[in-house]
Amino acid sequence: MASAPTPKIALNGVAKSFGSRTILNGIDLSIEPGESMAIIGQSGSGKSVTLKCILGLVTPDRGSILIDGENVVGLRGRDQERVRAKFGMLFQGGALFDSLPVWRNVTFALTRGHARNAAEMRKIAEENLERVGLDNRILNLRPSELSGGMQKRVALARAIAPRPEIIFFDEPTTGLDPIRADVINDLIVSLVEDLGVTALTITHDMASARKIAHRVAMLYDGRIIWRGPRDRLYDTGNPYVDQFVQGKADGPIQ
Ligand SMILES: Nc1ncnc2c1ncn2[C@@H]1O[C@H](COP(=O)(O)OP(=O)(O)OP(=O)(O)O)[C@@H](O)[C@H]1O
Repeated sequence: MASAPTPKIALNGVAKSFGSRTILNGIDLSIEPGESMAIIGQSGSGKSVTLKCILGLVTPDRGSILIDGENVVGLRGRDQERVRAKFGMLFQGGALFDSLPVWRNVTFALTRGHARNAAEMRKIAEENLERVGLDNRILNLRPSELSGGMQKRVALARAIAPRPEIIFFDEPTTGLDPIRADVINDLIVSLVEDLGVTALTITHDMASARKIAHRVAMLYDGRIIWRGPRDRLYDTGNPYVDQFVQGKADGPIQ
């Protein structure tokens, strides 16, 4: 019998408290290579803390986080850098540097701020901007000269430029109107497919979660209370998920 492939990301019993407040109380979640997973949940439910644990920015109190089967909890220095080189990140709000032109923003992770062959970097920026539907006329502009939707695309181009194995999307549609949000969702879907990356998105935008992700997991009260294919999201039979995805004030979540 063929053995199951090693998950790209696996969280086992991840727990984290800040002082006396327990935020994560045993998160179990497994994401397969090439899979796109979305974590949904209320504001303050711990989606960002989960992401920060995976990124190594927050150290869990208990549990393990495996990337390609390697426990990354507590890694430091070169080992941590090696693992982080697998990651790309689309930050909420884009987090572009306005002091730098678009092309330097896109190639930032490649140069790590050091001077590198500018012509080569501009070419890489151009290729990645093209992938997100932007042309080279914006290469020399500052991010503040672009619309919100274009800034998101530039941030996407920056996230994919180093060809990461795993991309994290933190609220990718925040601040965009529903039409522009849908354009970004479509782009994310095609990038994930074309580049064959594993994707983890945290969001409270249900339209985004349903479009971007193959599977969705809901975080509530420090645990994953439901996970399943996106088509089941509105048919889970779980009153907590029902209330959340339908945005109802009445229900078990108060
Ligand atoms: N470093 C920290 N120190 C203390 N408390 C923290 C810290 N980081 C996060 N928290 C708390 O953990 C809880 C979960 O925060 P988190 O940002 O993960 O929520 P979230 O689900 O991402 O919410 P949102 O959708 O609003 O971004 C919050 O109550 C927050 O105040």
